[in-house]
Amino acid sequence: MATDSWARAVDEQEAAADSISTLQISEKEDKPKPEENGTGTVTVKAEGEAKTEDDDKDDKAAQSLLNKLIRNNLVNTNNQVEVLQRDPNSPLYSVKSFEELRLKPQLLQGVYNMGFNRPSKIQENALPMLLAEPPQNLIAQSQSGTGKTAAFVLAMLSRVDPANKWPQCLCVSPTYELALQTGKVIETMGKSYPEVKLIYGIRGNKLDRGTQLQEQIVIGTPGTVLDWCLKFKFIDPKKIRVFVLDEADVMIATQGHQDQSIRIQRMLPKNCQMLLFSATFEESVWNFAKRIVPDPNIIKLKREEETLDTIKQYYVNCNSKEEKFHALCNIYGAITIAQAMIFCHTRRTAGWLAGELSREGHQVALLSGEMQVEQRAAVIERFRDGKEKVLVTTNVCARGIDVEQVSVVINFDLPVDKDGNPDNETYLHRIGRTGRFGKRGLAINMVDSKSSMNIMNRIQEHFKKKIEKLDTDDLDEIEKISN
Ligand SMILES: Nc1ncnc2c1ncn2[C@@H]1O[C@H](COP(=O)(O)OP(=O)(O)OP(=O)(O)O)[C@@H](O)[C@H]1O
Repeated sequence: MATDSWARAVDEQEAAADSISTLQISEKEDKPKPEENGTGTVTVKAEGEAKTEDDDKDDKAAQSLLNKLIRNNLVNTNNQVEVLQRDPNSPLYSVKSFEELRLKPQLLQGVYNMGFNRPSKIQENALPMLLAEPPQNLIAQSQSGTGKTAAFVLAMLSRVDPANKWPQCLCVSPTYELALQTGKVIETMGKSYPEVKLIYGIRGNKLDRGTQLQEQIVIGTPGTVLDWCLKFKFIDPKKIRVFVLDEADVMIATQGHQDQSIRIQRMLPKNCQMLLFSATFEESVWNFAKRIVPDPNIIKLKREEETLDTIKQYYVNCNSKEEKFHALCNIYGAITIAQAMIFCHTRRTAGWLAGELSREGHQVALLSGEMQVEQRAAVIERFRDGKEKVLVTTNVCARGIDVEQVSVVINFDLPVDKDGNPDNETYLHRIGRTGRFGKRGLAINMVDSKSSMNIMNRIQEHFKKKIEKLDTDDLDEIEKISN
């Protein structure tokens, strides 16, 4: 058996090596520096600051951006929206069409420009609240891709008075890149409403002192927006009618952003409509939300649960990574695999495996943490379009990214947490399917040591689902698993 701690030893080596390799990734000259450290740093790490696998997993801002870059339509959900009204006695409105909202014609045209036919599940309830008179505050939580951005963009555009040439809507996002993405939605949705102008409050967008902004909508990151209000007085916060805090769960991952957001909020008038959006709603997000949004209506949409019910799970017993590779080749030799995702514990293994597989003639894509987020999105897009048949990766693309047509998932290394315990959640994310796809899938776990066998057993116990042994030297047996 291989030594139990090989993966962690490689990790340590790799962390040291990475501090050198990340230095070679330089920022583009024309790109403003992301704010602060932590979530602000989407693609670039400072000198000497090694990017580890944990960064990959925890870099919520990058994950969120990746999701936005590769998503091209709405995430469907069958779950019911939960609505908690500030005033439980007021009637609850919900709309089934955009026409019912009596939007300005330019905005209805904007909705059509976006290609929307009908409100998404969360929009059905959120839009009447967002557009109500007098304005109401809202905290809304639903997973990424369910239509939150489109909803608050529509609300901002509806509230703006284009005759007034000063900022009236303020939207803060956790990073420069995320602010740009939301800005793009505002630009597209507002295409038929050219009187409304938008400005990006992001570092790198330097304005002359004494500038009075004419744009009605400001979208930016908390630090710059705070400076624009407080230090430079480009924005008069008392004239803001709508304040949006987007991606609250990503925002709070940086302490500085939380405080800056609260300081911005404190400067706004009492009658300003306060809106907060988040993909998840753990205790810390909720505590922050309550400080940002007084007297809120609350809308929650439960995320679609992933399940292992439609997945056939197997494990293969090996002694080394070379043996695992050999087993993989046998599997490929015996069954037709349309598209597979293969997960490795370290970038080094992923790189090695991708090399070996392409030498065997496979069309392989490699996705790894040191890539810039746009490069990662491009790799996933190519894979999704079927240009490559195998995607070898570390954890970076496991979370939240659905590549629907993948029929086989291979854990070349089983997922473990920092302490070397089984990471059940990641296992489920890699292999599980939501009700949306419902297709049957095949998962193969490669075991190469006592400890990985132990991990596998604990995962099996956790999910109470048997993981069958597969003998990869028996081609007939392999063939059977694809039936
Ligand atoms: N009513 C709708 N009909 C069709 N498509 C929609 C609708 N609303 C939003 N979309 C599209 O669905 C995708 C996800 O929407 P949106 O970005 O608003 O979701 P989100 O919940 O804000 O997710 P994220 O925070 O990841 O951006 C986008 O491509 C958007 O253009």
